[in-house]
Amino acid sequence: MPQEATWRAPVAEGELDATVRVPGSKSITNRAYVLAAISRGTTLVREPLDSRDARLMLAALDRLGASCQSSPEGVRVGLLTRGDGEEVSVELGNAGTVARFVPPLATLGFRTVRFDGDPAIRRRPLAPLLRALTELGADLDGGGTGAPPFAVRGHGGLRGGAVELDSSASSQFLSALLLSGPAFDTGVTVRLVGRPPSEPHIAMTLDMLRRFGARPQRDGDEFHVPHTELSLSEYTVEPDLSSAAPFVAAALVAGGSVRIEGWPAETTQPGDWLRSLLRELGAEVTLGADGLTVTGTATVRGATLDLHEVGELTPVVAAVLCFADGPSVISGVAHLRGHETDRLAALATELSALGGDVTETEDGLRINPAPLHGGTFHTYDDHRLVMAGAVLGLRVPGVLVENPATVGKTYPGFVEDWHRLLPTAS
Ligand SMILES: O=C(O)C1=C[C@@H](OP(=O)(O)O)[C@@H](O)[C@H](O)C1
Ligand SMILES: C=C(OP(=O)(O)O)C(=O)O
Repeated sequence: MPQEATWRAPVAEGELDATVRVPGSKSITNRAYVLAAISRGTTLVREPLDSRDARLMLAALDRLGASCQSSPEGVRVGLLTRGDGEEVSVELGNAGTVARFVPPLATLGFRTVRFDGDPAIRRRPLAPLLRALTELGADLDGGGTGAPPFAVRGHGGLRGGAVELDSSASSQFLSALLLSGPAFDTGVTVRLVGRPPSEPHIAMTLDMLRRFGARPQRDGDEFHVPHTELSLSEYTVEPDLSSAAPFVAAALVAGGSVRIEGWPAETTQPGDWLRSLLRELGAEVTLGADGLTVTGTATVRGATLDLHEVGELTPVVAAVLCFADGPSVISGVAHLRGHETDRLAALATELSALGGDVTETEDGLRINPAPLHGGTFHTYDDHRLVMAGAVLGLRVPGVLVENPATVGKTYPGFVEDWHRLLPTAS
C-alpha cells in the first residue's frame, strides 16, 4: 500500500487493453463471516476479501469467541462462544457492515461488548437499529445517543419477535436484524417504515441467509426470519463489482477495452447494474464465460440517473459524468451524506476544485460539461473517492489524490492494479 500523502493518478496515454481481477466483495465477505459465526461447525469462506473492513469483521467475531483461521484455502470461521461475563471491545474503524451487523450478534453471548471506531463512524446513522434491538430485548449501555461509543450487555440470547424499523438512512439496519434473526429465540419479523436504499444489498442478505439454511420470507415491507440452526461447510465469495467500477469506467473514459475476470453470470451485487449504465453512457458491454468486457471510445454521454439502489457507485459515476458531452443529473442518494463522509458535499467540492461544473442538490448532484485541470483531490478518508480520483486522472494531468492508502478499506492493492491497467502511463 502506498504510504505517500498524495498519489499522482496516471494519465492514459493510449487506448486501454487490460484484464483485471478485482478482490472479493466486501459485502459478501462480511455477510459470510457473520453467518458462519452463527452456523454449526466451521464454515470455510473461500476467496474472501482481505482489507481493513474484512479484518475488522474478523477481529470483531474473534472478540465474540468465534475462531477465525486463515489458510491458503480461505478463512475458516467457527461458531460464536457463549462467554463468561467478560468485557471485550470491538473496533469498528469506519466499517458500516461491522457497526451494523455485529451489535445484534453481541446479544447472543454472556459478555459486555463495547463498540467504538474512527471519528467518522460516530457520525454515521445507527440510532434506528439500536432502538429496534432494544425493542427486541437487547440491553444497551450508552446507546441513547444512537452512536458509538456504546455497549451491548449480552445475556446469552435475544428474545426477538416483531419490530418496526426505519431503514431509510441505511439498508444495513435491516440486513443487520435479518442476518442475526435465525439465532434469536423467536426469530425476527421486521416491518419497514420508510423506504430503504440499496435494494440489491437487501436481496444479497436474503440470498445468503438461504444459502446458509435460513428460511427468510418477504411480503412487501415485511420480512420474517424464523429461528433456525444454520450450517454450511463452505462459501465462495464473488469478486467485488463495486471495486471493479473504476476499471470498467476507465474503458469508457480513456477508450479501449477492459475485461474483468470472474464477473458472475448472476449476482445480487449492485455493481452488476454497471453493465446497463455503461451501455447507456456509450460503451459496448459483453458478459461471457471469460468475464465482463467493456469497450469505449472516450466519448461519454450525459445521463439522468437515480442511484438510490446503487448508492455506493456514486463517486465513480460522478467522476465519469464529468467527461460527458452533455449535462447529467444524479438523484436518489441523499443517504450518501451518512456514508464514509458526506459524499455529496465531498464530490461537489472536489470535482469543482478541479474545474468541474458540479453542484449539490437535495438528493444528488448536477454535473455539466466543463474542462478539468490538475490539483489536489481530497479524499476525506473515503476509499471510493480514491477510486473517483483515479478515473479523473486518466484524462486530466496532475490529479494528486490525497491519502491513497485509505482505499485499503476495501481494496488494499488498488493503486498497484490501477498502474497495471495503464502499462504505458506516465
Ligand atoms: O449491506 C452492505 O453490504 C452495504 C449496503 C449499502 O449501504 P447503505 O444502504 O447504507 O447505502 C452500501 O452502500 C454499502 O457499501 C454496503
Ligand atoms: C458505504 C460504504 O461502506 P460501508 O460498508 O462502510 O457502509 C461503501 O463501501 O461505499
